[in-house]
Amino acid sequence: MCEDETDWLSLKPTEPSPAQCCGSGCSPCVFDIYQSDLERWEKAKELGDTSLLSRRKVENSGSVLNSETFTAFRLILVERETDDTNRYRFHLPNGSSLGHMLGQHIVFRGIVKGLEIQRAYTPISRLDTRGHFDVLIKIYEHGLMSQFITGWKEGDWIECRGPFGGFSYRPNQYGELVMLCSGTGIAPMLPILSSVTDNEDDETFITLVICCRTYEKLYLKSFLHEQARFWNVRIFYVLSQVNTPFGLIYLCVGISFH
Ligand SMILES: Cc1cc2nc3c(=O)[nH]c(=O)nc-3n(C[C@H](O)[C@H](O)[C@H](O)COP(=O)(O)OP(=O)(O)OC[C@H]3O[C@@H](n4cnc5c(N)ncnc54)[C@H](O)[C@@H]3O)c2cc1C
Repeated sequence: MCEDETDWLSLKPTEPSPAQCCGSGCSPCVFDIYQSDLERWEKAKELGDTSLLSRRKVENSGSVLNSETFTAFRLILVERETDDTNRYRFHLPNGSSLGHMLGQHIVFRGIVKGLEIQRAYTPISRLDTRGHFDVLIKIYEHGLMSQFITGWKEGDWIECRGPFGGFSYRPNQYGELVMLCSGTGIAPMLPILSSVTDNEDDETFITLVICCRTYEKLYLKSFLHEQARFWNVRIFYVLSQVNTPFGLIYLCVGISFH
């Protein structure tokens, strides 16, 4: 029960700072959520009924992914992928799956020096993976969220919301998919690739071109080598810092030939 104006002001939603927006066009965005929270607060204040505010106070813990509220997921594994990139595995309760679609991303929330930050990341595990989901994250030396992620350790509870993004794909919708990526930009490609190769009725031809500085810096090579054994998959590595007699740019022509 709010006695006076000061009580109501203490419950008023705080407008997000620009750092809280990950800038990837999420729907709803943090600013949309703020706007609807503000409208709910104004209505509750007008009617003098604080129970109308209760929904925004709910914060799930370890249950289902939600695009409006943050859910905490337990980090169960951190695996080094390259010198600056790790693969993080989060537990999903009761053998559930994350419930995202191909190409969709989620948004993690972190606090650095008192500042709340939100950034987008793309799950790389197959859509039907149960009991956990994985993300591949590159740590930037001066990156804000990177400083928060550097401190993650197994057993921590990390908050995220989502899924976001509207890429749509149906088996055999296209004759061929050509996917171009660099660095962690490979993340959304991986579930798409698996969804085609896991489905023997999907005869889509896939050409995946991965740009990277060196062979050592390429991510998930053993998974990619496995995928390249499928008749309908070609993978090309374009390496920009490999010395060859022809100069620094070297096109490593795939893992498989068709
Ligand atoms: C839809 C979507 C999906 C994504 N999926 C993934 C994913 O799966 N995996 C992944 O790793 N990333 C992904 N990203 C990128 C991710 O959201 C972040 O942008 C990334 O992690 C960097 O965030 P940050 O806060 O650490 O860096 P920021 O603070 O945003 O900084 C970005 C860059 O600026 C540099 N920088 C920052 N401050 C300084 C400074 N003071 N001086 C010099 N340089 C500086 C940083 O080193 C870095 O290079 C995705 C982005 C989008 C939009």
